[in-house]
Amino acid sequence: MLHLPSIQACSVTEKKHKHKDSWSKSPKVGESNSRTATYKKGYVHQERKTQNVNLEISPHRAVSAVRLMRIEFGGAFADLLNEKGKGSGDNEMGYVERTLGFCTRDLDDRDLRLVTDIVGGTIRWRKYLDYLILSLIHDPSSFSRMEPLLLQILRIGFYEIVKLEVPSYAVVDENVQLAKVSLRPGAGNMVNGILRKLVLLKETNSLPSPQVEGDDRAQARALATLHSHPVWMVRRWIKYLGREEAIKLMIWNNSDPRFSLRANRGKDFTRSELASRLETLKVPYELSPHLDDFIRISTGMQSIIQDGLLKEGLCSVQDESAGLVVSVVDPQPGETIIDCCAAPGGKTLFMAACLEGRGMVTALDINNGRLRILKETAKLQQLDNVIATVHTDLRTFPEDNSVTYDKVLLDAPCSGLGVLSKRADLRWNRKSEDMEELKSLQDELLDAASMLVKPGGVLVYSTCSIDPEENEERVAAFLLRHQEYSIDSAERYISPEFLTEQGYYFSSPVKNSLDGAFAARLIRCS
Ligand SMILES: C[S@@+](CC[C@H](N)C(=O)[O-])C[C@H]1O[C@@H](n2cnc3c(N)ncnc32)[C@H](O)[C@@H]1O
Repeated sequence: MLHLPSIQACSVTEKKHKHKDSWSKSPKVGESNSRTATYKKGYVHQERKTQNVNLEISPHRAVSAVRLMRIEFGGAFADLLNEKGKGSGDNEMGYVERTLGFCTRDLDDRDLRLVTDIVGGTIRWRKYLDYLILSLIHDPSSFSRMEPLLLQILRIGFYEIVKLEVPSYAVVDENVQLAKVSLRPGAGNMVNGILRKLVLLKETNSLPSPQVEGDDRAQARALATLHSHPVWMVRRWIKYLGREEAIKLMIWNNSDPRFSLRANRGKDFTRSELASRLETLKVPYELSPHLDDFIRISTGMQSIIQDGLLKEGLCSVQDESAGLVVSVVDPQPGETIIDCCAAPGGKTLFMAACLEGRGMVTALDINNGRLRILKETAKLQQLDNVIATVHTDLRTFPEDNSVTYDKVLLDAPCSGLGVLSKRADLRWNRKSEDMEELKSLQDELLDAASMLVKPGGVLVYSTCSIDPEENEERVAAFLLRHQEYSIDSAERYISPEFLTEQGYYFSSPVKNSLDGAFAARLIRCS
């Protein structure tokens, strides 16, 4: 083990007092503490000068703990640190230093991969991990009062032991150290006791497990804990998919996300050129069987980023399920297309690349920041000659605009219930009450988008949701309100495995091993 330089040991002692003040009080999210703020300002300043790098604690665990705090508390994390000031924590290492009281060495590729695995997994498994922690602590009532940082350290340790199967001695040792140094020795002792208990239960195959029994509600609650999802989602999926499919869906959501890349035709970069670059980088890949420009990868994203493929605009990260929505639109050279909820631009850019320099995609969005990203990417990918942007609210846009388009894509704001494997925290942020609000927004947006279609033109309504209330039900309600529209089956544009009985496109995570997505192709008759 490496020895701490004396200057660091000194800083650590100093920090112990600081964290007694800040974290051990379990400040509530949003609560501020001016005493901590004053102290921290001086402390951070002093630390920066002394380069307080702690070499004893694995950097990936320290960074993971802080990233988990940021994700769980969102903007309120800055409040916890009392950092409302400009630029206070825009650099992750700055956050690490302010939260833990020490710096880590720079992360290498392996560390970055471990941070991604630990953070993603710990968030996904949060409900299950908390169930285990709660079952193992002496006084269960202390769980709700537990210091936020201590809880994150325990969750990391539990996740590593139960799901990652990292050798237990390393997990116990390192997380105990992290708790000791970033909080106080007593916190380290607590982590030691509880992690050792967990290791023993794991080794004897006697981990506590919620029993799936009782009435429907009780069973949904147990399944929600076992597969770490909110109860309302489990109940909804059991209702729409049945219990077995709901379980398969949760297993998919908890699995490592798979990614695909789209070679950018806008820069004359072909899929085979992309494949050669991946071979050079030794990144394993598979050609998409559904889309000519797409390649699947399961690892190697870090190498791809470092190689500059994304920065040079030669390819984009895009799920095939999103690419298939563009197939349903079927953009052709010379057409005018409006993408009504366009930012950050995944589908706009793919549609623009299909135009081969002739025609125009108008990218409209209410969010100017996201629209700016779209514009920059369009330039990078050399597609800005066929993309125009409009910053406005779609709901009022048709009032002042008489232009109509050959094709209109409405990729509506939705629950995102089809992309939970990639968006690890979304399941905890989404509430059942959101569904009603989203449905009425989707109806309003569909009405507005429908006014932008030329007679004989095409309207495509899409979501990244698997929920029938956001998909088929919205289209059915729209068709009742708009007799001038009828369904144009997507069968000519996608393979039969994605075609629903009603002629819509639907990708199912369980059936197709892609993100969940939906699209309906509608024709304006008059
Ligand atoms: C699902 S995202 C679109 C993703 C995008 N199509 C892509 O492939 O990258 C939904 C978008 O709708 C936008 N949005 C929400 N309400 C809107 C409104 N009233 N008018 C215009 N855009 C809106 C959001 O800002 C968000 O960028």
